[in-house]
Amino acid sequence: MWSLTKFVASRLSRSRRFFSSVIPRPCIIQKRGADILHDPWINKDTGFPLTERNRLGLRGLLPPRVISFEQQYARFMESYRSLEKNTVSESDTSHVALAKWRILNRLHDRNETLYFRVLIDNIKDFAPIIYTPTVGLVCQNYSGLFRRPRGMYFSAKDKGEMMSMIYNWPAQMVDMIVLTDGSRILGLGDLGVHGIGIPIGKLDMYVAAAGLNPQRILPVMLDVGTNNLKLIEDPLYLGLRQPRLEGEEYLSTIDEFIEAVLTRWPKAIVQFEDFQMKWAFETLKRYRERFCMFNDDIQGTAGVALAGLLGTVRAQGRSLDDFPNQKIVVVGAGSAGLGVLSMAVQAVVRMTGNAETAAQKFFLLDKDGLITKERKNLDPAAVPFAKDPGLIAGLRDGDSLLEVVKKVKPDVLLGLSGVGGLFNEEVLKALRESGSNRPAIFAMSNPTMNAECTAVEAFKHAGENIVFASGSPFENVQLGNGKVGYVNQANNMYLFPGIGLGALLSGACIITDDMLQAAAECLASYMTDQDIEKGILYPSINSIRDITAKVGASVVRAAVAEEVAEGYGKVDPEELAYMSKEETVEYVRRNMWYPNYSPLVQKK
Ligand SMILES: NC(=O)c1ccc[n+]([C@@H]2O[C@H](COP(=O)([O-])OP(=O)(O)OC[C@H]3O[C@@H](n4cnc5c(N)ncnc54)[C@H](O)[C@@H]3O)[C@@H](O)[C@H]2O)c1
Ligand SMILES: O=C(O)C[C@H](O)C(=O)O
Ligand SMILES: [Mg+2]
Repeated sequence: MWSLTKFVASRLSRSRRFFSSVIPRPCIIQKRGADILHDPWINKDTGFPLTERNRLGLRGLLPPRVISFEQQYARFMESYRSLEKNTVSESDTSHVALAKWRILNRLHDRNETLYFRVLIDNIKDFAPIIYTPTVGLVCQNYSGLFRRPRGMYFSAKDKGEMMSMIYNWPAQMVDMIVLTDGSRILGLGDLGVHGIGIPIGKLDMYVAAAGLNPQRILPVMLDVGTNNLKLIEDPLYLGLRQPRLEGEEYLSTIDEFIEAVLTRWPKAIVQFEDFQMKWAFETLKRYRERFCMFNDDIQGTAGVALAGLLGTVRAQGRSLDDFPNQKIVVVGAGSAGLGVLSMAVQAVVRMTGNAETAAQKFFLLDKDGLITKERKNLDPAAVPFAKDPGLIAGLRDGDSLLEVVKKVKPDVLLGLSGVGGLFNEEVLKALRESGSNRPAIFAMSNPTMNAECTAVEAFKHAGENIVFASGSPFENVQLGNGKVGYVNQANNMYLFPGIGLGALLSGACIITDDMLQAAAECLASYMTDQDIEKGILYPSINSIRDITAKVGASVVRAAVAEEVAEGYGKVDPEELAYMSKEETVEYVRRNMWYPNYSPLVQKK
């Protein structure tokens, strides 16, 4: 039916699209002269046109020749490629990865526009450097690598001061915050303040994948101490040298930080990242109904894993309705493992309408082996997945992974344990004998050394017919005779940017389960049958912007449907509600920032 409001809304969006693509928006600045050259947000290096050099007091502070953005880009890439060429034969891969990180980081600290352009246009090469796995190495070596601070640091010593500290951040607006307390950095444990590398890496991915404006993002480290004795004793450690705050003291510190953030930026979205399990669950419960936040390790990971599990059913040539019959063994009963199982159970309930039997085919192990109802001191979050020992003949509490695989004969083995090599030759061979027509292995722990197995090991021992995914990137495996074993990267990077972007552009007041489910379903349906048949469950990272636009749009639509959308900028919830699916994707795309030099205008 024709509607005037709908007509006006679509005209409005069209005119906005026209202007946003043609005229680069000016950037209003207060700085002048050398201060501009030292501010990576606005610096253009040798790219300042002569008119700007005159207007902004830059004349004489730069060599006379103006170099174009494209030339600057080419020059950077040439020096990066020559580093790559010169280190190709080096056996110390960590050393090479850190050298690559340094060259990118130096560019970031000088000129963010150029940095994000090279990142976006070379995302497949650079994601493993600025994000997982190299970001893990960066955190481990942070005190030595530290040159310039990025983001903000709040510590236990700042209690009572956070409200005023938040105003020290130079940007007027912040849309997205990634917050960590450094207590569980990837599978590397408690890295204290050095865990700041993770929020930085996640937000770089936000800019690259979701097109967030880098001037409106904020990585935050909440340093409440560390229980890592090696760090406390290290004279170069950059954080508080005290044990972690616990209990009420801990929670009141986080409360104070959140209050400060929401006072200055009431609509900012906060992504909780790499918190140890007890605080990951506790803070999610505490805050999720109060403001727009999510926990990436619990909720982002769950959606990516669910999309992969649904893809696996398709790859087995079965109908999606068969998902509830998949026997899935999850190794690791932490924030990620429990998050994945909870979402998988919700999916089964939706398909079968039966909540009672929904977890029947899911098996959960922790460091003490299989979790059954006989387990003492069971974490309440794991209770729904504790098995009845009588369910399968011989199944006992504490059974080892090998025993479980032999007894259960699973279709899927999914690792979120943080323990490298846990899926050893025996386990993988036992999986091969499971009788599943196409067993799947998800070695999701990060970084690379912590993956439960490598891609080569998986294809070698579990068979060439498997589906394989890992949290950190591995190369595809050449199986001989021209056959390829496809490697998927099951990493929450496929979802968190879209969840955050969708929440932002809908102006969601909270992030609901339906929004997360919509994100997972969008990712699950992204792949064609032909790709899935080959064992390709997730798209190439080269299309991360396209995926994120679509995931973001599904999140916007779910937020509208659930009536938690309050609108964004001049776009109110009614206008969002009138958008078709395609128009919502277009709206999301239009709002993605892309790095180009903007004209700088000095505020008088
Ligand atoms: N790929 C992704 O997108 C993604 C997302 C989140 C987390 N992760 C990775 O998952 C891992 C775990 O994260 P988390 O937040 O759940 O950590 P966590 O500390 O909350 O949980 C770890 C779990 O593994 C169990 N475990 C330890 N040793 C084990 C063993 N030998 N056998 C079986 N279980 C064992 C522990 O008992 C615990 O239940 C980390 O390496 C992290 O990097 C990956
Ligand atoms: O950081 C990643 O690569 C994924 C995930 O959030 C993790 O904690 O491992
Ligand atoms: Mg994480």
